[in-house]
Amino acid sequence: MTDPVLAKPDERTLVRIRGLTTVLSGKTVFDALDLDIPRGKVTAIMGPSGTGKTTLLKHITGQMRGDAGQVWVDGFNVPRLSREQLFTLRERIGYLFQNSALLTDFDVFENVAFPLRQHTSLPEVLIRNIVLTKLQAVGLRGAASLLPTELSGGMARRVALARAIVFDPMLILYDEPFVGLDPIALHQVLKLIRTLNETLGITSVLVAHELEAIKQVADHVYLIANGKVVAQGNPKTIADDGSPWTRQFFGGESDGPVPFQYPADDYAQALGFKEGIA
Ligand SMILES: Nc1ncnc2c1ncn2[C@@H]1O[C@H](COP(=O)(O)OP(=O)(O)OP(=O)(O)O)[C@@H](O)[C@H]1O
Repeated sequence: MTDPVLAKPDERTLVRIRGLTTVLSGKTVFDALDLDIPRGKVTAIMGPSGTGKTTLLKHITGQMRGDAGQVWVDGFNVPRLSREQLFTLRERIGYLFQNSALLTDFDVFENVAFPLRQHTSLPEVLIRNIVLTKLQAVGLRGAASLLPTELSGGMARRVALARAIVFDPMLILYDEPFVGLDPIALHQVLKLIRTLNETLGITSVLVAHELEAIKQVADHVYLIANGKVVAQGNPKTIADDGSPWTRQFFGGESDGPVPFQYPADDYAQALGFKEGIA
């Protein structure tokens, strides 16, 4: 029997991933991964480079499908959705990426208005009110007429955040939102993530490497490696849980459960020191 496309949304869990297995170019990125994202909380996803954090976000939005397993978002069985159902779901998800990806020829106002103009036929007066409300929420209503080239990195990130919340999403996915921010801008972005979470009840998923920042903003952290969740817990204490995974990842050790060497054939043989070679 195949899984249903829709189910009654779970009251406490917005995203439920079960047995997700994904192989890309012969590499097993996820190996029966299980993970829950609770509603109304900030959940951080951490892990070594190339472990599949961005790929995981793409499974949540349906941009990628696994080879096996389930990805449920608010009662939607994501891999089984039709194109139209996926669009409906994605309209309820906001994204914030590291590079902010603002449209360089448009001013701040038009950047935030862009998704509304693309996906709705709302009257101009309503678009103006929505855009100004979102810009006010990120503290940049006064910057509405600036071009992206006139913004600092932190301001650009906040404009992108205003754009990400333009449809009042239930979920925001942040991919590396702290990269390149000075301490003031970092503090502003952290505060905004927390405020959006607390005042609007938006569920947040945050992929980042900065544990100190994550301690300030996240309720729960998952550490992913080798295709699975290898540790999870409160970000303030996870580094002290004593597991070899957290010791290597948070202690910055180059070798450990995640090997320093990329898998390769026998070294001595490759150098010709064993019989049969050279
Ligand atoms: N479309 C694709 N086709 C083939 N391989 C892919 C594809 N997308 C990602 N990968 C591979 O999947 C793995 C996970 O990539 P991903 O970008 O999700 O990692 P990440 O944890 O976000 O890394 P980083 O911390 O460096 O951003 C990598 O080995 C990557 O090369």
